[in-house]
Parts: sequence; structure tokens; C-alpha cells
Amino acid sequence: MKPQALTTLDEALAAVLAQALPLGVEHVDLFNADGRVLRADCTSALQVPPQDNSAMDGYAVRVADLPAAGVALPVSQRIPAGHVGTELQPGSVARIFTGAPVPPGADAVLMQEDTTVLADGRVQFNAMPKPGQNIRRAGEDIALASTVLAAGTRLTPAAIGLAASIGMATLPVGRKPRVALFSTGDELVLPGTVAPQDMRPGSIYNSNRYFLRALLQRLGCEVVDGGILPDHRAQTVEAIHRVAQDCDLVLSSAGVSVGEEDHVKPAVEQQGALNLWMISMKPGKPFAYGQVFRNGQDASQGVAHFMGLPGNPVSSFITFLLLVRPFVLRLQGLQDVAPRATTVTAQFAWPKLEKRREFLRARHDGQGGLQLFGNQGSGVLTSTVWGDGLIDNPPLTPIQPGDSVRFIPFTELM
Ligand SMILES: Nc1nc2c(c(=O)[nH]1)N[C@H]1C(S)=C(S)[C@@H](COP(=O)(O)OP(=O)(O)OC[C@H]3O[C@@H](n4cnc5c(N)ncnc54)[C@H](O)[C@@H]3O)O[C@H]1N2
Ligand code: MOO
Repeated sequence: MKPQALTTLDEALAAVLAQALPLGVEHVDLFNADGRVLRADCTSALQVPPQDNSAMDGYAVRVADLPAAGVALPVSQRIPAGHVGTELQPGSVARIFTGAPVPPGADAVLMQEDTTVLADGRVQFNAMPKPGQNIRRAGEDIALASTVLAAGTRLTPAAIGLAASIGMATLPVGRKPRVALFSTGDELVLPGTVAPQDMRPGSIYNSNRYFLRALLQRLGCEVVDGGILPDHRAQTVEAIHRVAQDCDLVLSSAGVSVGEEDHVKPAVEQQGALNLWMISMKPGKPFAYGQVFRNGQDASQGVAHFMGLPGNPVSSFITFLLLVRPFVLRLQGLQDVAPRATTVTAQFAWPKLEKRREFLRARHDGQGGLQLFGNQGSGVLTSTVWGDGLIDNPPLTPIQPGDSVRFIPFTELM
């Protein structure tokens, strides 16, 4: 068999992103917005805070009325949060609570711990306030008409709080991609159907289906679980044709390498096109991208995207994080899909010269360095739980203790 020329990961990523045209927009309430991609700028119709308000429980004062510590003044009004006071009479102070609007005329708030309430009801000030002290200024958080969240960003809990703070009840977000998820392989057994002690020789539990589904759901996708693809060409064609009608992406794991048992790639080619196969990365070489024609003939009636992940669990996991994740986020409208990497010091040796760009499972050692998981085999799923991210090691680059390496934390990839 002729060796296949490998595509670089950067080329592959650019190629799949070029196909990821953003899906439509829907409106969700804030309770359902976490992790979704905002599709229009979120602009404030008010300033936050709306008025100057007190940062402390204490007394609103005119600084000029307190030339020295020890002065005592009468209390002319009381302003709880949610109420508005009146112009502060010179020579008096206002009892005020955290968050309450500062009355006109007052130019500082003194916290109550720095005061003594005298028997006659006046308040003695044991410290001298500075102008502006303990006043939170109107608009200091958000100016009127400013954009607080930009279109094309992914909503976090903090972003949802910010949207609520300017009175938004719903937000426009990218529609959830509908993803059909398949596994292939006669050896696969679903957990719960056969007890570990009863597993036939040669059979293994299907792990890919579970982490792929969890990852897709985390990334805002609606998963249509297609189960295990039949080991039969015509049935595979039929199963893919069926889900392609109303799914945006058909995602399968295994059966994309060079083996003869493999029906997935030919089944896609029979009713679509395979645009990409074999990436210069380790693990994950046999990743495939293509399109399934909805009418089985051509793109005139629309297409579903196809991504085929390698069967080895770690290969499947890593190709998902580096290729599927950015793709499904871009479908939702996310602009910046690149994970943020850091530079960390390796505390291990990796002398191997590997031709492919390698993604090694590693974790922080708590002292600014990185440790490597001992077994980097693409079937060793333990490495993905032990590790807290991936070292992105360029081709033909040995690593010595003390070398700086590029590290992508898993938190950037989910
Ligand atoms: N002659 C060659 N053989 C292989 C090559 C190659 O270039 N030439 N590439 C290797 C690489 S790299 C990978 S990765 C694998 C990928 O193979 P497939 O995607 O065709 O997957 P399978 O062969 O069906 O399975 C590989 C491995 O993964 C296990 N597996 C599959 N599905 C699951 C699942 N859902 N849950 C858990 N484990 C799963 C399967 O039992 C196999 O052990 O090919 C190499 N071979
Ligand atoms: O790419 Mo395979 O994923 O090296 O094991």
C-alpha cells in the first residue's frame, strides 16, 4: 500500500474551520446561556452603578464639616439601600447603608467602626474622611451605551452575571450544532450490558462513546447517539445517510486507519467527499474530514460535515480537542477558537525523535514545572486523567529537563 502524505495539523485545522460556517441564532434565557456563543454585541442601556452609592455601612458627610477628628454632628436622615435621600443639610450627617445612593451634598462616607454614637444621638467622628472616600461612582463599572460583551465570545458564568447587571433577560446565541455520534468495532461492549468477569476474550468496553458525548455536550452540542455502526458497507451507508438529513455533523470513532474492516470512509465517499485524511500528529494520525451529501449525489440539497476520529481512545480524545472542538465552537459563531498555551519548564527527559508533532500528556508538579505521564501509548486513557494538559512538541524535538515547552491546559480545551 502506498504511504499517504501527511497534512500538518495547522493546515488541517485551517481546512476544517474554512468549512465551519456559523449556524443560525436562537435566544436563550440567562439560566441556559452558560457555555453558549454570543452572536450580537451586548450593549448597556444604563450605567452601573446607576448612582453614586455607599461602599460601607456608616455615615455620609460633608468633608468640610469635619475639620478634625472628634467632631460630633447630628443625624439628619437615614438612607437604607433601595431608598433615595435628600440634599444633606450642612452641619449634619446621614446614616447610610452599603449600596444606598449617596445624598446630594455629601462627598464622603465614614464607616461606622470609626464613629461613636453619643447619648444625645449625635455621632462623633474618630477619623477624618477624605473627599470621595467609600463612594462607588456612578458608571464606574459600566458606562452608558458601552459594549460589555462582544459578539463571537463564549459566555461564562461571570459574563452571564454581567449581562444580568444591565438588565438582559435573554441573549442571542448560536444554535446548538446537532451531532450524530457513532462508534465502530465488533469488539465494543457497552458498560452495563456485560459484567467485567463475563467479558469475552477480545472484547473491550466502549469508552470513546462516553467521553465524546460528554465533551460534545460541554461544548454546546445536541448529541444524537447513533450507537455502533454495523460492520457492513450498505448498512453503514444507510445509517450515515439517515442521520445526515437533520444533523450538522456526523462524528464517528474508529475504522479510519488502513485496515480492511473499515467501512466508514468508503461509506462517506460513496455519498459525499472525503477532503482530508492522515494528519502529521501523534497520537491522532488517521483523523478524517469530509462531507455527506444529503441527497446522496451532490451538495445541492445541503451537506452534513463528517469527522472520523481514530479508534485508539487517547487518539480519539486528542483529535477531538484539537480539531472537533474548534470546529463545533466555530459553528456556533466563536471567533477565537485557539486554546491559550503557556510556556512551562519540563522536569523530565523525552529523548525520542518523532517525525510527527506530538501531544504528550503531562501535569504541573506544583513547583512551576511539568511531569510527564510514564506511558504515552495511544490506548492508555489513564494518561488523560492523570494529566492536566498536553505538551505540544514540534517534530524531531527531544526534550531535556529544564527545557521550556508549550503546554495547553485541558481547561482551555473543554
Ligand atoms: N498498518 C497500520 N496500522 C495502523 C496505523 C497505520 O498507519 N498503519 N495507524 C495506527 C494508528 S496511529 C491508530 S490511531 C489506529 C487507528 O485505527 P482505527 O481508527 O482504524 O481504529 P481501530 O483499528 O478500529 O481501533 C484502534 C484501537 O482502538 C480501540 N477502540 C476502537 N473504538 C473504541 C471505543 N469506542 N472505545 C474504546 N476503544 C476503542 C480498538 O479496540 C483498537 O484497540 O490504527 C493504528 N494502526
Ligand atoms: O495516531 Mo495513532 O493515534 O498514533 O495511535
